[in-house]
Amino acid sequence: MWRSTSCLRLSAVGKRSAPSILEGATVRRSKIGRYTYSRAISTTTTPGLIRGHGSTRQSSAAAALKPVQETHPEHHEQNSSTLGDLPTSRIDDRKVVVGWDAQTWSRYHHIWLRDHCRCPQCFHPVTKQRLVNTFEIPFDVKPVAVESKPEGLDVTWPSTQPHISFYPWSWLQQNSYDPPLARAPPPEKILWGSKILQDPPTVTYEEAMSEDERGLFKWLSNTEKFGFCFISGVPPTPEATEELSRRIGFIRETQYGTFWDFTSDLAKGDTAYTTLALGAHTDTTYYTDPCGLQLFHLLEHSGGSGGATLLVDGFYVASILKELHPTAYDLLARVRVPSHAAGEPSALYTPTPRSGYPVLRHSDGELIQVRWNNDDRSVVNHLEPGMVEEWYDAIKKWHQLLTSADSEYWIQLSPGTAVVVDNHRVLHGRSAFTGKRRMCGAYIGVDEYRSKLAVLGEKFAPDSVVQETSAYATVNGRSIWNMLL
Ligand SMILES: C[N+](C)(C)CCCC[C@H](N)C(=O)O
Ligand SMILES: O=C(O)CCC(=O)C(=O)O
Repeated sequence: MWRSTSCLRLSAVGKRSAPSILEGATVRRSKIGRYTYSRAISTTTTPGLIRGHGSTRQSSAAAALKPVQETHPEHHEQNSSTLGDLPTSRIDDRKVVVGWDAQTWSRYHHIWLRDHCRCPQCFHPVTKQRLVNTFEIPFDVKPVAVESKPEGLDVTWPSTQPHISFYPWSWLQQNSYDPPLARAPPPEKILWGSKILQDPPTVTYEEAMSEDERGLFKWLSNTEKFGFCFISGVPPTPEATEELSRRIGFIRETQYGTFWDFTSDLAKGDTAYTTLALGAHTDTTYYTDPCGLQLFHLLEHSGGSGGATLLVDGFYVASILKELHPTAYDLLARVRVPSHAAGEPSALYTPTPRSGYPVLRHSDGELIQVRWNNDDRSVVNHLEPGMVEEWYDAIKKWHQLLTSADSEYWIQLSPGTAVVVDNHRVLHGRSAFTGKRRMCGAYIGVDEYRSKLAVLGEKFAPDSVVQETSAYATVNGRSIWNMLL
């Protein structure tokens, strides 16, 4: 992986869009209880012809969640189905095989398909929770028929009342596991060094607070892409800053309080409440689940100097460490680092397990979290004796890269400009200062952050499956085929 001194772009893998399948559908709105849902009535449907899915309750609701399509008996073959240029489908001994084209096939275990049925009898359309009892599905369950329809695959299961499960083609394609097909690429991340100062991600307070949430989506999308984002034009009050923080989600309360407004008076037992310089670190490394976002807003700094804010892209620095010192990178990815917060008499935080977590946490080989605060690190007593010096060499290399001029982005915050930081990626710090300096802000949990981003994504950038199914599968404002379910 090569890098520039300014930004490194981890470009998104090219998306392969699944066939759009709702052109020409007529959408009819109806109600389930207090929820409005819409269903696509295919242009070929004979009005009033709603295929049952067993019980009356299920058939009307089930029909609401999928396009009503006139059955084509001539295509209703026992164990295979093909309709022109639609994907083919056939029943094998243990799996249903879908043919996307002459070279591309996916195989879905019968039990997997049955377990993932999303008809209202098997999957609650409002709560999006599984209703089918997975453990009552016979292990050797096998469809009696499959049918390739314009919108997706119909699978008929053996039961006293015909139970037909419907799966949109785009959903089957995105969830193909045998083999995995073109999955939506992860959100793009732009790694940066000190040159980000030329054009740092910023939104205005008006954008962030706008009623339609489009500006909020821009703010959080920037944060997801860069690991931080400034908010300009924020009224320099704790009240406005707290309201801004709560736009993202509820604030995470900690031993430092809920919304914090602090200065150098050791009001809390932490060096943040002093005038000392703080090296680049992530916060709450001593929690089993460190906070996701951290928002800072400098309200005042008078009668002194210093107190500049430091930001460092931990993913950028990790990419350099991996390139220049792969052995050190590997150690930081494996060795657990214990930590604690013990400055408040009423609190003594340590993570579970006590040995803590690696500095660089990965999932499926991808770096997903940086967790580093050398000041809060506890006794390292679990290293193999032969690894101790190697580990210190590794964290020294990490520290040297973290503190290099190429990595450090220093800014002097001022009242009116807040900054939100992804505490799982971007390290922050500050220079020592004199005078009276007042900073306020809040922590937001990582799940609250990701949830808000997901909800805004549904609204402003729905995934391809939601786009293609929302006309007939949206209940309570959410498609039952959302790829996050
Ligand atoms: C942000 N606020 C001033 C409230 C608390 C700062 C806590 C800093 C702590 N050493 C850590 O790294 O988690
Ligand atoms: O005072 C600052 O600018 C930042 C303090 C800090 O690093 C923290 O609160 O975690």
